[in-house]
Amino acid sequence: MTRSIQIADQGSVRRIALNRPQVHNAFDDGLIAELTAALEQAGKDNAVRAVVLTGEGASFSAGADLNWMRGMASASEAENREDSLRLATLMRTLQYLPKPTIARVNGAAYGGGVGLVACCDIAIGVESARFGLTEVKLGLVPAVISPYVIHAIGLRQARRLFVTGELFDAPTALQIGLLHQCVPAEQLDDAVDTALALLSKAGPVAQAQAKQLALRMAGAHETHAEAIDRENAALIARLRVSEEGQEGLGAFLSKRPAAWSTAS
Ligand SMILES: C/C(=C\C(=O)SCCNC(=O)CCNC(=O)[C@H](O)C(C)(C)COP(=O)(O)OP(=O)(O)OC[C@H]1O[C@@H](n2cnc3c(N)ncnc32)[C@H](O)[C@@H]1OP(=O)(O)O)CC(=O)O
Repeated sequence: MTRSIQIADQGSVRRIALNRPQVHNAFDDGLIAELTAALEQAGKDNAVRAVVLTGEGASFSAGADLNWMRGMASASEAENREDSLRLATLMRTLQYLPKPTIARVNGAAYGGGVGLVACCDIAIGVESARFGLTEVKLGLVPAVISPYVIHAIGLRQARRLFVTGELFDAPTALQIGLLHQCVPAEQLDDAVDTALALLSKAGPVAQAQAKQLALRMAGAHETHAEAIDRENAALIARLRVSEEGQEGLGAFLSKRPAAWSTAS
């Protein structure tokens, strides 16, 4: 069976690649489970000093798998909530991993893909990458990813991007703080290696503490994150089974414009 992620160790660096290139590395329940387990394992493994997250193929990640999400509409709201909570747990695991993490953004990142980038300590992307918090165009909201994205880019930028769903390029991602560095594709691996070399000079315990400290000082306490995730999972579950959510998902999957009813 093809795994939804690929894992390779280079010395003390664990490289994890999302491996569903045929759907631009969109994540379904299988990928979410595999990636969460791989991150938890990397977090506990003393031989791992840093984690690099990337995508196979042309994209980094197109976010949640819209086919999977649409299929879940026949499930109950409670099951949709549990499903969204699993995605929230993935984001939280990545954000609070006690090891430094690098997003190697090899291509497009949309929706939950932006969430993954935001959860990493360092984000380096190719100049050609495109980004979008496109959920509203699908009749959805960037729910479980919202705390992570807002912490990365700030409320002012997030409000605009959340309500417009506007696409943006890598230089803009750099300007708003989603990326730390934006490089030509042929320089991506060198840029990641340079960041890894810097990380390798620090004490691992201090590094883990520094990361938790930064998050706590910004008000992103892990203990609060779980409660916030539950609220956001409930919100997205309601939208996933709603008429508007179903119209947005159906329109994307059948490659037609969405026909929204007037807001009531
Ligand atoms: C986390 C939360 C919510 C979300 O993440 S919602 C998802 C947000 N993501 C998107 O809006 C991205 C949707 N995809 C695109 O806009 C484009 O596909 C692309 C990534 C820009 C690539 O465009 P391109 O023209 O190069 O390729 P195709 O569109 O022809 O795609 C090829 C193939 O892949 C399928 N696909 C793409 N993205 C997804 C996806 N997210 N889920 C499922 N499938 C996807 C696409 O349908 C094509 O399939 P075919 O069968 O070949 O037609 C919620 C929270 O925060 O709570």
